[in-house]
Amino acid sequence: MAATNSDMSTSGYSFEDIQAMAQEVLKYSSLRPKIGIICGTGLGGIGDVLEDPVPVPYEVIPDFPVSTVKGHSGKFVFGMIQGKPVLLMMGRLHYYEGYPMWKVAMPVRVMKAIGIETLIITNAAGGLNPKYKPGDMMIINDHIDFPGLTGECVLIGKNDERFGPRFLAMSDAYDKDLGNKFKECMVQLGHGSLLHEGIYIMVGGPTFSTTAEYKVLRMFGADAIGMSTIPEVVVGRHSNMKVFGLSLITDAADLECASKNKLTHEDVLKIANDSALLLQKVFVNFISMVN
Ligand SMILES: O=P(O)(O)O[C@H]1O[C@H](CO)[C@@H](O)[C@H]1O
Ligand code: HPA
Repeated sequence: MAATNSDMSTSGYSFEDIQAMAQEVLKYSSLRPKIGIICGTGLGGIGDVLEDPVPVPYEVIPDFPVSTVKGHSGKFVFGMIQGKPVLLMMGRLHYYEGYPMWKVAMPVRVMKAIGIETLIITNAAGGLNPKYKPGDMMIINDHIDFPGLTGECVLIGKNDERFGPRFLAMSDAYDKDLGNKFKECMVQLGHGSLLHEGIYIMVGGPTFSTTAEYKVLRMFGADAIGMSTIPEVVVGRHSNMKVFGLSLITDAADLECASKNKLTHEDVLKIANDSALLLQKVFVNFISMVN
């Protein structure tokens, strides 16, 4: 049975709980994917490229949390891309939904138990780097775990070594080879000019940032800002998965306080939706290159 936040365990779910959830998901398909993709806000369109999709709604998995945010549908989907079996996670959990950090990233542990070795994580993010425009993409080459730095790291609590080590190096969090392959694929498709590489910072949300906050976070060296991803990256690395992270830039941070428009979740969804076809094309090529 799932423990409460006050147990402060790394996972809140025991190793056995996670294995049982994975076994439940595996009942729905004979595919045994090694590639997993987490779809960010509004990026579920990636799922449209799946051949023979088999959805597994979170509700059918005992003790699995529900996803409450518009743009996150709440299911795993098995399917094939370019002859390779993949598992999509459509319906990320966020800290601002009220879930403790260990629960936010728990689906990654289930993906590991299903057999996923390469984890591709996508998100919608605000551009802090003034060169970034809505519709651009950023390969995440490093991150700033702002909640982690202030005591809310996803690995805080008891550690079960069957999940991973107590102390985890994060200097090699993002797989360089996967980053290079993604770059190659964007250049091949003629979209190299949309692509950047940079640092993602996670904030707790759900408020978007003030101009003063954007300025401070930019001074820290962050290029893109969002409210997700880092707990999944940390748990992915704790589980010894190869990790690739991609941000779709959905809005440009107003560092000069010049815009009269207030940023909304609908703005984020619109840009994500406008980029859906391009992302589908890119992912088909990218997955064909991933081992
Ligand atoms: O990070 P993802 O889930 O892609 O979504 C981003 O977009 C939402 C805000 O519109 C927030 O959830 C933020 O984190
Ligand atoms: N800030 C935080 N999260 C976000 C943003 C942003 O500007 N855009 C999309 N997700």
